[in-house]
Amino acid sequence: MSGSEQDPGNGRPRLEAHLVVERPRFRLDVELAADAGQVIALLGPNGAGKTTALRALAGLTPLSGGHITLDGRALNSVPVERRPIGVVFQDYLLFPHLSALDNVAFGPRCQGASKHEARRTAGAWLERVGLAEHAAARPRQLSGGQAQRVALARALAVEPRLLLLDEPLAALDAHTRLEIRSRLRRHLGDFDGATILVTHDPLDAMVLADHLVVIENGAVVQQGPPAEVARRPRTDYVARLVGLNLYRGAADEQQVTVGDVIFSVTERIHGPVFIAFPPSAVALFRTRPDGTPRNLWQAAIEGIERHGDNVRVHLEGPIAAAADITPAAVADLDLTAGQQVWAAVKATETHAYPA
Ligand SMILES: Nc1ncnc2c1ncn2[C@@H]1O[C@H](COP(=O)(O)OP(=O)(O)OP(=O)(O)O)[C@@H](O)[C@H]1O
Repeated sequence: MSGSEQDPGNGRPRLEAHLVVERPRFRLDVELAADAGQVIALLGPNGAGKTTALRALAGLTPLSGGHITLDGRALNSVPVERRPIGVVFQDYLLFPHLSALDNVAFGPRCQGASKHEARRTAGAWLERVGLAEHAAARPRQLSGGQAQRVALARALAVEPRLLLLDEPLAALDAHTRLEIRSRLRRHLGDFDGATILVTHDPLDAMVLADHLVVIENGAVVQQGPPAEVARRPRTDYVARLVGLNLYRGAADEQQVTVGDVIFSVTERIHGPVFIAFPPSAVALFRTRPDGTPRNLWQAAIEGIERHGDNVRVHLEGPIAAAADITPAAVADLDLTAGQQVWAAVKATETHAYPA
């Protein structure tokens, strides 16, 4: 699945797109490139423009500017139904009156295959997604996970060069999601075209994608391999997504100043930086702890909520921060909203990198 290593496209990206869509109160201006076999996840908050980007790629939303090139061929002038693109919509949009088999056969039929041939192709795809025995079922007789697999088979049966997935797991319950996520990962691994996946879920993005593109307000704010994005977030949205506290500061050697708070860090770094650390690295105290004034600040508790097996404490003060502590520590410290505490973080648990 890691595209750039496989690259049967002779070094030429399969997909190169500059998507500009202008609306009265919104402008999308995003560049995307995907190699053969690569899976790109588009992540972003509500209204960022992810679906607009996907629909523009599919030809369902007209471009105000830019271009889409697939395997070196400009798509702008290719009629939508002739574009070598497979789409799985969030709610799958299966034809309710057709069997699973005929839903999958629909694409090959539109491409000119005979009824027999199209059904044979569809049968093979249903087999691949493990649904051969449900070929005759209508969509309403299928579970959510099964419907998702039919939608994927339908998208792949036209042998697309570009696969577009819009929140493909969002409609599934947590248990089904786990199973379908790993199935989807296998199918994407076998697919040699480019895949663009829109998702809200950082886990889907981390598990399924080789490359993340984060969109906010219609523009790309950060992109890179999932591990890199998770380790070095560059916006508050990405930091929240990957569960890190994130600040902009000024670095001078192994010291980073963020407003009134001074952090010692392990990196030797100068100039504008980001500094990030996980909520689990923040310790809370009722009274000022002894020792260095660095990596220490006084905060007020804004809120306390359950977070998995731990408790997440939201802090306000010179910097806003989240701290994850055990329920026992909440009881020991007798923490309540509005209360003043001291917060500390170890230098070894921070990560500073150029802004
Ligand atoms: N058909 C439309 N006509 C006019 N404006 C639209 C249309 N569809 C979306 N928008 C607006 O365009 C912007 C981008 O929306 P879009 O649906 O692409 O975002 P998104 O990132 O997919 O969000 P979500 O995660 O909520 O689906 C938003 O401001 C939205 O209100």
